[in-house]
Amino acid sequence: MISSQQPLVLKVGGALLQCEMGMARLMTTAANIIKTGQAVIMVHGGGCLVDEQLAANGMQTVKLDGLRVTPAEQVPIVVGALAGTSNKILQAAAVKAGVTCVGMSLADGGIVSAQIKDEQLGFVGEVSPKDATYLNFILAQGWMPIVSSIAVDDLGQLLNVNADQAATVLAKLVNGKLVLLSDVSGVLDGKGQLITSLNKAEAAELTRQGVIDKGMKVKVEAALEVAQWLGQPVQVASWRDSAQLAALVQGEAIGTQVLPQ
Ligand SMILES: Nc1ncnc2c1ncn2[C@@H]1O[C@H](COP(=O)(O)OP(=O)(O)O)[C@@H](O)[C@H]1O
Ligand SMILES: CC(=O)N[C@@H](CCC(=O)OP(=O)(O)O)C(=O)O
Repeated sequence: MISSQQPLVLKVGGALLQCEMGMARLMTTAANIIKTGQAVIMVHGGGCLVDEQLAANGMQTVKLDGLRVTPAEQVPIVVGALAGTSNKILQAAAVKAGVTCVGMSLADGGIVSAQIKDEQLGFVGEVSPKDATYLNFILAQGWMPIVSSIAVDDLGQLLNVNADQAATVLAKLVNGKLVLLSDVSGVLDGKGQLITSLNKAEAAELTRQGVIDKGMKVKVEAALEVAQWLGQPVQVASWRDSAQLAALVQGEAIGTQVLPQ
């Protein structure tokens, strides 16, 4: 089924992989959205699984500004955890929910171009949109791509890309509506209350105050970038919240709306 609507780019954080019920609910949500004729691209993280795998191999987790420093010796573990285990666990949950899916990475079908982001971070990639042909082909079949954030640069080097940034690039590539689903109900204020809408200036101030921090800082920056690029809000919400997932099927706004201005 080919939809005339904007594809929905749904990014899920790695904590989802540790919650069987959360995965089942999310995949049922995706199945229901696809049934309405809306194309869905799922992009996933798996940071917590990478942490576990590094620890099991006696390696340290080091992050700079929310991004994992990825030295050469950690690349095989990171790739295995993200493009391997995480991707296939999600694929299995999708199949169980009746979703026909294609498990892939940023390296497939020439969809993005990638390069090393910053030497200080090691094998961490910065990606930009390249060619949507492969993704559009999958979507045109009514299938759901499940995309891990592993990329390959022109030199053939495997690169670790933050999954929020991966989702950003895919949303730009297909002109898609972006929803970032995490383990929190959205961006929270200093008192732990949900912020329903957030503009660039407000985000900068909350970041300066240290209220928006770590993974959420990367997420909000990614959301602001896409909101500005597409001229429409990006949603930050929770995969844990079944009411939010039900609203998502109805096409309603959920969580925090990160605004274009
Ligand atoms: N202001 C904030 N609102 C919500 N979460 C925040 C905030 N600042 C920091 N965080 C942290 O960011 C985390 C979400 O980012 P991250 O761990 O990267 O999620 P994911 O793996 O789902 O992408 C939350 O679990 C929380 O610990
Ligand atoms: C460069 C970088 O930081 N890559 C991330 C990729 C996974 C990710 O982003 O996972 P979540 O969405 O679960 O946080 C990492 O290695 O953890």
